[in-house]
Amino acid sequence: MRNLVTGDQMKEVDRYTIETIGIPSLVLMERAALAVVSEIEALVNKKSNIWVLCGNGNNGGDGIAVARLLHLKGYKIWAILAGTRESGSREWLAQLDIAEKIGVQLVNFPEFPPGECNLFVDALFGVGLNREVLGTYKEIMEKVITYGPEITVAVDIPSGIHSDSGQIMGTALRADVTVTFGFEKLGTMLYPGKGYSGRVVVADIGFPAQSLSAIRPSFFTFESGDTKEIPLRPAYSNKGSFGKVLVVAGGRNMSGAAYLSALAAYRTGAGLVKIFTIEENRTILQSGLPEAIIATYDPEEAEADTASFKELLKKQCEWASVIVLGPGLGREPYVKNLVEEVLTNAYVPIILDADGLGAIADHPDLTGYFTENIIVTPHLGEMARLTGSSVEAIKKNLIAAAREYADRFGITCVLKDAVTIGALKDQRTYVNSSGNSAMAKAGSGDVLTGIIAGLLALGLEESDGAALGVWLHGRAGDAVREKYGSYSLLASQLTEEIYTILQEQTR
Ligand SMILES: NC(=O)C1=CN([C@@H]2O[C@H](COP(=O)(O)OP(=O)(O)OC[C@H]3O[C@@H](n4cnc5c(N)ncnc54)[C@H](OP(=O)(O)O)[C@@H]3O)[C@@H](O)[C@H]2O)[C@@H](O)CC1
Ligand SMILES: Nc1ncnc2c1ncn2[C@@H]1O[C@H](COP(=O)(O)OP(=O)(O)O)[C@@H](O)[C@H]1O
Ligand SMILES: [K+]
Repeated sequence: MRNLVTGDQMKEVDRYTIETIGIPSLVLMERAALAVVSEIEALVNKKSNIWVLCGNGNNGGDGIAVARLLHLKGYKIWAILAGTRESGSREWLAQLDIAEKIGVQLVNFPEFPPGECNLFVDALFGVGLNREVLGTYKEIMEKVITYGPEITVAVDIPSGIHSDSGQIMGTALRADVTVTFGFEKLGTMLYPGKGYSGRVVVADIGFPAQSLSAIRPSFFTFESGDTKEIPLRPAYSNKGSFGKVLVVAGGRNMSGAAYLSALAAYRTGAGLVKIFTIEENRTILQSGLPEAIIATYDPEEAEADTASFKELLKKQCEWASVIVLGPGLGREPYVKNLVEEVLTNAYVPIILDADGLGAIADHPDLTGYFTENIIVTPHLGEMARLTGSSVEAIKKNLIAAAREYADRFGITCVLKDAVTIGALKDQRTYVNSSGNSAMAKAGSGDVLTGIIAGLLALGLEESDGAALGVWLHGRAGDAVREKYGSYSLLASQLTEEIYTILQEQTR
C-alpha cells in the first residue's frame, strides 16, 4: 500500500517536518535537488545542454539547486528565472544567492539561453499552483513548448497540472520523467495529469514516518506485494467456507455478462457460484460454466405474476452470502422489481452494476434501500445517469464525484475509468494504478464485479474487497496485455490471468 497526497496535504507534511520535527527546509530542498540530479545524470551526458526553468516559489528553489549541483558537476547548464526577486520565497532567495556566488549561468525571462536545449528541467510550479496559468507564465510555458526539448524532467509535478485533480490549469508542460518528493501527488495519478507526467519517480528526501501524522492519510494505491491482503485459504475448509455468490445477471442476448461475472468470482476463489438468469440462458450457461449452479425465471411470468417472482427472489437472496446485481439484465420493466426485491431482501454485500444501476437511475427512489453493504460500480456514463451530471463534469474531478456519491448514501462507490477510483465506505479513497487500455472492451466490467464478489466471498469486507478487486482486475489486464498485446484482449482472458496474481499470495 502506498499513500498518495493532495497538494495541501503535502504542504502540511512539509510544514510539520520543518517546524515540528526540525528538519530545515533547505535540507529537504537539497535532498530534493539531489534526487532530481541523480535522474538527470542517468539520462544525459556532459555534452548536453540543460535548461532549468525556475518559478519563484520553492519548486523554483528546487530548480536553482538542481542547476547549481549540475554546474558543480561540470554540466552545461542554464537556469531561466521566470519571476522577480521581490516575489521569491525565502528558500528561493537563498538558492539564488548561492547560485550567483558560484557562477551558475542565469537568464531572466523573456530572455532564453542561446543554442538548443537537450534536457529541460521544469521547476516552474509545484504543489503551490493554485489558479489558472495566465499572462507571462502562460507565455513562458508556450515558449518552452516551441523549443521542443528532447527530454523533459519535471520537478515534483509537471507545471500546470493541478496536484489534487490532475486537471490542466490552462497550460501544462509535458514531462518524460517526474521526480516527486516524499509521496506521489494525486495529480500525477489521475488523467490528464498522469499522461503529462511520464515515468514518476517517488524520491525519499527524508520525511520521517511521523510527518504523516500532520494529515489523515486517506488516499492510497496498491503495489506489488499487496496480494498479501487477500485472505489465505486454510487447509481445514470446504466449499462452504468460501462464500456463496449469487450472480443476478443476464437478460435477453446477454448471457455473456452473467458468464463472465460468475467465472471471475470462481477464479477469484469463491466456493459456490449460482447464476440467477432468464430461462433461455440456461443451456448456454450450463455448458459454458458447468461449475455454476443455474437458477432461472421466465421474464414474461416475472412481469405477469410479481408475487411469485418476488417469492422466488427472496429465496435466492436467502441462499447468498454475496450478490452481484445487474450485469446484462436489460431494461425491461420487471428489472425494476427485481432490483427492488434484491435490495430489500438481501442482508449481505451487493455489488450493483450495469443495468442494476440503470434501474436506480430510472427510479431514484430505489436508493432508499441502499445500506452500507452496497458497492456500486458505475462507469462514467452510468455515473452521469445516476447523478444527473455530465460525463465531462465528472471527469474534471473523479475523486470528488465518487466520494460525493458514496457519502450521500454511506456506500462504497467504484467509479470506473482509465484510472478507477474507489470511494470506500470507511472514508479511504483508493486510486488505481494497474490496468491498461487493452481492457477498454465489452465485458471487462462484468469481470470486475465477479472479482470483487469473489474477494468478498473469501471474507474481505466491502472497502478492502472493492479496492483490492479493482487492483487485481487491472493487474490481470496487465498480464493479458503482456501476452497478447494492446489490441486482442478478450474479457474472458482477464479471468484466466487472475490465478497468476493470486499465486503471489502463497509465494
Ligand atoms: N520546504 C518545503 O516546503 C519543500 C518544498 N519543496 C518544493 O516546493 C514546492 C512547493 O513550493 P511552494 O509552496 O512555494 O509552491 P510552488 O509550487 O513553488 O508555487 C508557488 C508560487 O507560484 C505562484 N503561483 C501559483 N499559481 C500560480 C499561477 N497560476 N500563476 C502564477 N503564479 C502562480 C505562487 O504565487 P502566489 O499564489 O503566492 O501569488 C507562488 O509564488 C513543492 O512542489 C516542491 O517542489 C521541496 O523542496 C521539498 C521541501
Ligand atoms: N483505458 C483503460 N485503462 C485501464 N482500464 C480501463 C481502460 N478502459 C476501461 N478500463 C477498465 O475496464 C472496465 C470496463 O468496464 P465497463 O465499461 O463496465 O465494461 P462492460 O460494461 O462492457 O463490462 C473498467 O473496470 C475500467 O476501469
Ligand atoms: K514543476
